Amino acid sequence: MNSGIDAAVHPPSRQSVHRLVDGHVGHSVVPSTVYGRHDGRMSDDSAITVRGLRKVYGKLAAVDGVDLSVQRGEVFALLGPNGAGKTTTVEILEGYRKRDGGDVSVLGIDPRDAGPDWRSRIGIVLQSTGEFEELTVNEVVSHFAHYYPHADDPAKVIDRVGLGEKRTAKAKTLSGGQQRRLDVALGIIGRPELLFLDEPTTGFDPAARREFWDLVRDLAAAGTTILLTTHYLDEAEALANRVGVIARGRLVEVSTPATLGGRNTAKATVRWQASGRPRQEDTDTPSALVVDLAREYGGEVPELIVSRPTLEDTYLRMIGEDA
Ligand SMILES: Nc1ncnc2c1ncn2[C@@H]1O[C@H](COP(=O)(O)OP(=O)(O)OP(=O)(O)O)[C@@H](O)[C@H]1O
Repeated sequence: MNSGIDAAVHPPSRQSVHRLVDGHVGHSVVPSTVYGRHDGRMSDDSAITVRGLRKVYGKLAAVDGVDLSVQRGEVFALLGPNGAGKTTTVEILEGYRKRDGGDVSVLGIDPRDAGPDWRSRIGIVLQSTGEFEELTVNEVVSHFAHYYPHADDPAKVIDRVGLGEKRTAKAKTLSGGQQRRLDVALGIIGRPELLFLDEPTTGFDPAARREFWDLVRDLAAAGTTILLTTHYLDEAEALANRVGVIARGRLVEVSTPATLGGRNTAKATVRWQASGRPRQEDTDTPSALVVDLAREYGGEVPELIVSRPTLEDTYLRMIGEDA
């Protein structure tokens, strides 16, 4: 932990939100008085624009020509297997990694040239922090509030992430899921216009995940643009307006969760029981098949299920094809 809690005021860094590496954030830089809204400096509706992004490590092209556009107010989920290039891409967008090629604009500014003003307009929730052990939840969140020119009320943010009963508990006593909530609180205390969420619900119990999803929906409804990486396909489906699948450093497809990989036009599978045995048929006309079956059975079809490929089915097929 950085012992200097009263050290100069800075926005958090990517590698450790507690390592104070960036410049001082003044209190007159961003006139964003509306929660989650921008200050009008952008000339278009794009929060993130990426063209031909490349990042090379030795012989490995970790990011190999990615084009991407995220609209203001959109929740965009970046999906992909381990090592696909998601974190590399996101860290370049956050201004914490250098690129080897391509053009990047985030909130109208190239992150390579961005300073503390720009940094105070974005929020980052890292995969894990786990520092500030001796401080209470309230102390940690209040401390971070000082980093930002238009910070939210710490007490309100603590309630929003569901840590109201833990506000006087030391960070070191929090459970894994509660620690994650604290990370989220630190990501949103600055009222970011653009929020980066890196696998935000890892370690959450099912109820906590649903609560977190509600929080993300609230933030999005208030106008916050959100770029999410997740390995949970149900999370992407629940939250994202659009998803982008990245594999081997390339963007394989960008679409809505409902239409990814032609999911919406895929055949339906009808399953039922016939003479105690499972039957199934793939069809383009499931309604007609169900009507026929209902006629055949003179009413209810035993154990009838009609399903389409899930987002996970579609994603795994796409990733499999890529491999
Ligand atoms: N600093 C680095 N030096 C060398 N190679 C790196 C470095 N950082 C990432 N890589 C490589 O670049 C590729 C992309 O990594 P990245 O962390 O972006 O993947 P990811 O999609 O975020 O994966 P995960 O889902 O596991 O977090 C991987 O093959 C990784 O090993």
